[in-house]
Amino acid sequence: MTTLSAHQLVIDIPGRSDGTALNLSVQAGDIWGVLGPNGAGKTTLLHTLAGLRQPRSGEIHLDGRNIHQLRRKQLAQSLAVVFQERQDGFPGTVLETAMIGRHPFLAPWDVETASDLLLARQSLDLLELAHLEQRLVSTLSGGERQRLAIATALCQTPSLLLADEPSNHLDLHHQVQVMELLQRRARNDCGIFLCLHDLNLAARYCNRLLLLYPDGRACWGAKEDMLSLSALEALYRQPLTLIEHDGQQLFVPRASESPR
Ligand SMILES: Nc1ncnc2c1ncn2[C@@H]1O[C@H](COP(=O)(O)OP(=O)(O)OP(=O)(O)O)[C@@H](O)[C@H]1O
Repeated sequence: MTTLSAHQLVIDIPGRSDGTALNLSVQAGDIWGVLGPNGAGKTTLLHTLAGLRQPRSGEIHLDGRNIHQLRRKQLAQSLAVVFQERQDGFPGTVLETAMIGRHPFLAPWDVETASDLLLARQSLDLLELAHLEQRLVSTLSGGERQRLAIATALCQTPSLLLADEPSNHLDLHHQVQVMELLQRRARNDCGIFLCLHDLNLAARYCNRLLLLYPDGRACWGAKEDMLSLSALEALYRQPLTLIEHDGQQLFVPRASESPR
């Protein structure tokens, strides 16, 4: 089973003290959710775990090997990343963009095979984008682009998927569809690590949570141990109401007592 592990990891946020060194691992069956307020370092952590930023200290291993000693292509054969921000690299169609997910498996002058094309089409289908395969990416709506980024990552057939705010721009149907899709992937063969602002999606779909505070402190563990009302209120500096419905915990922000 492919495992991504952080060992005494301190992410590098300029001007911030080290905080808590992180020791955790991501593997098939896991859906990690990283929760924290704006600026807490969620994106920085995700980029650091993906090997795109150097940590301040500590190491990240992929199956026991330091990721900074692996070639990007080698890493990309196991690990896919969905970024929060994206620019159109080149003016491609939806299908061509999904096929980018196959590039880690191609030699420099190879062209995609029929099975690569099939994988790309299957990924688009899963994200309800099949009817748009010939559209230019520049013409897509925000939610369609987000789903295309997820489809491209799935087309990479990763054993580890790191996604920064995967529910961004998605309507309610697609939020549920994407989270259920990720849950199925996790059950099959994929370790998943998500930065999330939506506490209720995290409570429903993640099985492990990491709470990241703006001063660098962090705590992590099984979802059931981390979803404490007082800990979440302190994390977001926001009073919350907890509602239990159908066996699910729902967290609703309370209005300020003295609105300014
Ligand atoms: N190059 C940099 N120089 C100085 N500060 C930086 C730099 N890059 C990031 N930061 C700061 O690091 C902190 C963490 O940023 P990061 O994007 O990881 O937070 P986040 O938790 O993902 O926030 P959000 O919820 O707003 O997306 C922020 O305060 C940000 O301003």
